[in-house]
Amino acid sequence: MAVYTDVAADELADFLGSYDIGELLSYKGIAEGVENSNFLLHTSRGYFILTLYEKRVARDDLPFFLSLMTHLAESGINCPQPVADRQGRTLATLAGRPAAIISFLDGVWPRKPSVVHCAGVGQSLAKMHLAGRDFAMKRANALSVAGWRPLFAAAEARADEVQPGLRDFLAAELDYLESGVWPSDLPQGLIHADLFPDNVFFIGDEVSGIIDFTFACTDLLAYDVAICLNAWCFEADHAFNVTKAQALLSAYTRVRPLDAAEQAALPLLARGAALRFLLTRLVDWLNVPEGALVKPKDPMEYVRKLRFQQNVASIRDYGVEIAGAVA
Ligand SMILES: Nc1ncnc2c1ncn2[C@@H]1O[C@H](COP(=O)(O)OP(=O)(O)O)[C@@H](O)[C@H]1O
Ligand SMILES: N[C@@H](CCOP(=O)(O)O)C(=O)O
Repeated sequence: MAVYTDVAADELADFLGSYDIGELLSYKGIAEGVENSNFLLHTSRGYFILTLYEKRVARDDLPFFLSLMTHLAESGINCPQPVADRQGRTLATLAGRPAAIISFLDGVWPRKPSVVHCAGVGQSLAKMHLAGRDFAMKRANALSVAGWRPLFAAAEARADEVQPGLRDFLAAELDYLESGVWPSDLPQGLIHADLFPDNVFFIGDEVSGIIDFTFACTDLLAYDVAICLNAWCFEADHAFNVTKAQALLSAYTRVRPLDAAEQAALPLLARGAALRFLLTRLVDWLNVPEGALVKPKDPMEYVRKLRFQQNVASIRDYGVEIAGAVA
């Protein structure tokens, strides 16, 4: 359960006095997520989500996330909406943390994503990329290549506790990805940057909404696709599922084609995406704050995905067919 900062009932009631969302009937910490503290609020007006922003979120970034959710909703992407207090403010402070209340989204995230789910996320991701084109705000990706070495530095001394040899494996991969191979000239725009299954809600087989814009930023659009390939297209036994990858990529490219350079870069971007999530997971695995109610995510899952992506030279190696030229 991700609750790093607890909120006392009287403190919460006092806080909610600034909002016009009805009377608090009950609240509880949410048993998912690893980044922030989230609470489900049940009030006489319905359900809401209260987020206290924690470790990786700078307060200055919050207006970007909150405006983005409004922009996407106006562009037809179903996502939570910030709830303003009586003075029109969507950003507040609670228990010493930046805090926001957002609307509750119906739907369930897929515990075992199917081919249909993969097609759904591919299509939604592409629609989100198109919807992001006229979002005026920009935010650099703090967790792109330049952000990986500080994560490595925070974890390297204890990395071998997780698996012998992991430190050297990470060091070599980081050296490679920092050596000038990372592309900079691919199409850029608004990316979600964390579109894992637990951030995509479905009702039946249809995507009902996208949540969690904590890592959203301006970066390579194809990098978002690569993150999804890693997050959606591997099985519990660690095997890469070609059918799921095909479904995800076909659905994406039907809405937003990937150009030849993006297609050629996809394996490298997936390699970087694997390292990025491996590093954050490793840091979190080694540093669970005392008293926090959180289940850290397994870094080893991403060691395996990284090893797989290291052996992919071209998208042909995935066994998928994508419309358009393949470099
Ligand atoms: N707007 C929402 N509507 C419904 N449930 C939500 C909403 N936002 C978050 N949740 C629930 O809270 C969990 C954690 O939220 P998430 O934003 O992924 O966490 P974190 O802030 O740690 O990244 C989600 O898996 C979901 O169950
Ligand atoms: N998706 C990340 C963890 C952060 O996302 P959250 O939505 O679970 O808070 C991972 O799997 O490493």
